[in-house]
Order: sequence, then C-alpha cells, then structure tokens
Amino acid sequence: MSASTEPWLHARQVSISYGNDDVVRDAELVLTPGRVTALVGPNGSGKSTLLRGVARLQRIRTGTVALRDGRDAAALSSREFAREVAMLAQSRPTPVGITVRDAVEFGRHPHRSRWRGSDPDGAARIEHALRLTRLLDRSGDMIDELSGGQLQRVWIASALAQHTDVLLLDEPTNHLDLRYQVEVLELIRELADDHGIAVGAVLHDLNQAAALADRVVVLSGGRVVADGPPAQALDGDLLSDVFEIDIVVEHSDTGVLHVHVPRQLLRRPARSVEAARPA
Ligand SMILES: Nc1ncnc2c1ncn2[C@@H]1O[C@H](COP(=O)(O)OP(=O)(O)OP(=O)(O)O)[C@@H](O)[C@H]1O
Repeated sequence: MSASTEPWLHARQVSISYGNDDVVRDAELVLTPGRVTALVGPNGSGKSTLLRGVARLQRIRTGTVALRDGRDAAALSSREFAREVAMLAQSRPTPVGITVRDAVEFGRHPHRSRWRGSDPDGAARIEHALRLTRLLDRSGDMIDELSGGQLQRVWIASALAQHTDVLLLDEPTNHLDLRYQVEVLELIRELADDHGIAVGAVLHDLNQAAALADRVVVLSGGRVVADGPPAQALDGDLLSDVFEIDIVVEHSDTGVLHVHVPRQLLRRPARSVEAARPA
C-alpha cells in the first residue's frame, strides 16, 4: 500500500444542478491512495451525481476537482483524464458477440496512440486485470453468457486495464447475490490494499460500507453531512435523521460495526397476515 496520504482526487465545493435544481451542494470528496471511501445516503441524495461529476460525466456548476500533484481535472483532455480516473457506472448495456478479453480491452482506449492504435503495455495490463479479477481462464468466453457476478468482474477488469490512480464505482454490488457481493467487495479491498488504488464507491448497504471502507461520506439532500472513519460517520442518530427511520449502530468489542433497524419496525402484526389470507 502506498504510504502517501496526499489525495489523488480532491473535489472541493462541488455543486451540480439539473435545470434549476441543485442536487449536489458544496460537496467535498477526498480520495487517497490505498484507501476505500464509501458514499452512502438515501435514494436521491446525490451520490451518483457527485460521483459522475468528479468523473466528468456530469457538468459541475461550481467547484473544482484536483488530481494527483494538484492537477486541475478540468484542464486535462479526456484521454489524459481517462488515464487518471476510471469510472464504473451503475448500469451498462451488455454488448453481444464479444469475449471477456475484448471487453477488458475497452479499458485500454485512453492508452492507445491516436493514429496507429499501438499500445505496447496493453497485453500485460489486460492480463494483469484478468488475473486480479480471477477471469484469466474465462478470457475467451462470450460476455453475454456470463452470470451477473462474473460480468461485474469483467467491467471492473476493464476499469483496471485502464490503469488509473483512481477508481470510481457506482453501486458495484447491485443485483449480485451474497457470494458475488462478497467477492466484489474483497476485490475492491485488495485493489486498495495491494495495489494502492484510491477507490470511491457508492454503496447502499451500510454494513458493507462499515466493513469495506476506510472512510465514509454520508450525503443527504445533496450535502455531505458526515465524512470520516466508519465508526464516526456512521452515527445512529445522524443516520436515523438522514434515512428518516430508526437506525441503531452497535460497536462490537472487536471493532466491528453493525448497522440495523430495530426488529419491532420490521415485524408485521399477526392480524395483517390473517387479513391477507384468501377467504
Ligand atoms: N438526469 C436527471 N435529470 C434530472 N434530475 C435528475 C437526473 N438524474 C438524477 N436526478 C435527480 O438528482 C437527484 C440525485 O440523484 P442521484 O441519482 O444522484 O441520487 P442517488 O443518491 O445516487 O440515488 P439512488 O440511491 O436512488 O441511486 C435526485 O433528486 C434525482 O431525481
């Protein structure tokens, strides 16, 4: 892991609007090498918009995004920017008729020379990405024949082949069963720990955020309302306010956080079950 704590991405006072609506307001996001930062918050709180804004997929109305060595992201060409920051968006169409390797090769696009398309490091980078995502032995498979979890790993491999300092992931565990969720989360942890990548990930599951992240950013109504280590940012009272439901956060002796909704809120009264039964 890199020892540096200088941010590799630092978004300051970022506001993003749709029409006249500010959906992200004065947000700050700091991504440092070897660290995973989770963005959490209710539906519509601005998590994806903020991530898309710092990935230059969405226009930022005000604010700045600085990359490694303080370079202004807005001053880079799109190819230069794509060599620094990779983004795995929330939903991607699955192309038909291409192999796993072809899909991973998409990630090399910013590294190809403009005219002749040469990419001397390409083969090694693609193989590295396939190995990290445990897809080497599937590299010839057609991607439309993969399971959801395998496909998610292919897109992560494609982002890794891009060979960037910063990796942004929008709900990387969406639609995956528990086993694949754990696999993807372990992979993300490995990318930060063993490869020093600065990762920013939107996550819905607060327990996954607590387990995975070094830092958690909580968004509410487009504003950052907490930003810190999980034990600090995932505060029960704050989360209850933000999600408008009672949320309890327990800290175990071993330092594990457990975020949950008290059971009585989930229990259905017996009579409603009776009432639902057909006569
Ligand atoms: N293309 C768009 N046009 C107009 N408004 C949009 C658009 N995309 C998102 N919004 C609005 O911006 C706000 C923030 O949306 P965003 O998708 O960033 O939230 P989110 O926290 O990622 O939500 P979710 O958890 O549901 O994915 C919401 O009010 C949403 O309705």
